[in-house]
Amino acid sequence: MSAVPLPSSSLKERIIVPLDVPTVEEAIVLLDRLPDVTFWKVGLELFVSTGAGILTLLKQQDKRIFLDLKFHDIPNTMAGACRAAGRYGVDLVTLHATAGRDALMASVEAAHQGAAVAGCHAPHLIAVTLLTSIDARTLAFDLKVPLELPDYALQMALLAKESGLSGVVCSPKEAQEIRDTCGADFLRVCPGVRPAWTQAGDQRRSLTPAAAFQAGASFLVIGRPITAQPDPAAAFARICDELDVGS
Ligand SMILES: O=c1ccn([C@@H]2O[C@H](COP(=O)(O)O)[C@@H](O)[C@H]2O)c(=O)[nH]1
Repeated sequence: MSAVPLPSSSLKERIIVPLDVPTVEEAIVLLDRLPDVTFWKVGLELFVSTGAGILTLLKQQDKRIFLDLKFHDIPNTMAGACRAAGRYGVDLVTLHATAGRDALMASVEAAHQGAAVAGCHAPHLIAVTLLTSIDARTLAFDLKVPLELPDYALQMALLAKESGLSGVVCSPKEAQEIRDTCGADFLRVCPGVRPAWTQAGDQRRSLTPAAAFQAGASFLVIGRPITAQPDPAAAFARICDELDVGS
């Protein structure tokens, strides 16, 4: 079965909120406090702590799911992980582009196989170009990558596109160039988004939500500016108001 269609109309539906908590109970608290959020991210902390049950719970609530486990391994292992992830019926799954062309291609094929066996839509596989916590200095001096950061992110996006992936995870700062080069249909899922009234924390390549959409982001991933606030629903509503879409 082909990949599940993703919403494209409302900006509010294109904000993905991460459930970056260690227990299902804490995840349920966030779900209850943010009933207007339609798209949730399950990442390493919650999945490793509690397993796949949270995915069933989210589906029971008709939520869209971004499974952000950022696979990075040899092709055979990546394919095995993506075959398994394909069976969950989630919307988005992440891999690292630096796993390389063979691993990325094997992952796409395997995710579709897994979905076919389970009788569900295949997930869109999207590749992390360069983590949004990495800045140009770290890329050059620690990771020893000789390309300029925007060019490196673009090369990773092109590799993902050539390998058959649906899109990338990228900083909103690189979204426009990736859209212009890879096409509007190639997804740009952007973490590292910070309203002007919040702290950057460990994010190094940030834009505000409005600037991120203007720059060409398909989806925004916004965590702590919402979930770490005393009133997460008010923070989500404020972000939606600032996008002029209401909450
Ligand atoms: O490059 C990346 C890839 C993934 N993330 C994830 O997005 C959220 C961001 O949360 P904030 O609290 O808004 O910083 C988090 O779950 C990361 O794992 C990313 O930040 N950068």
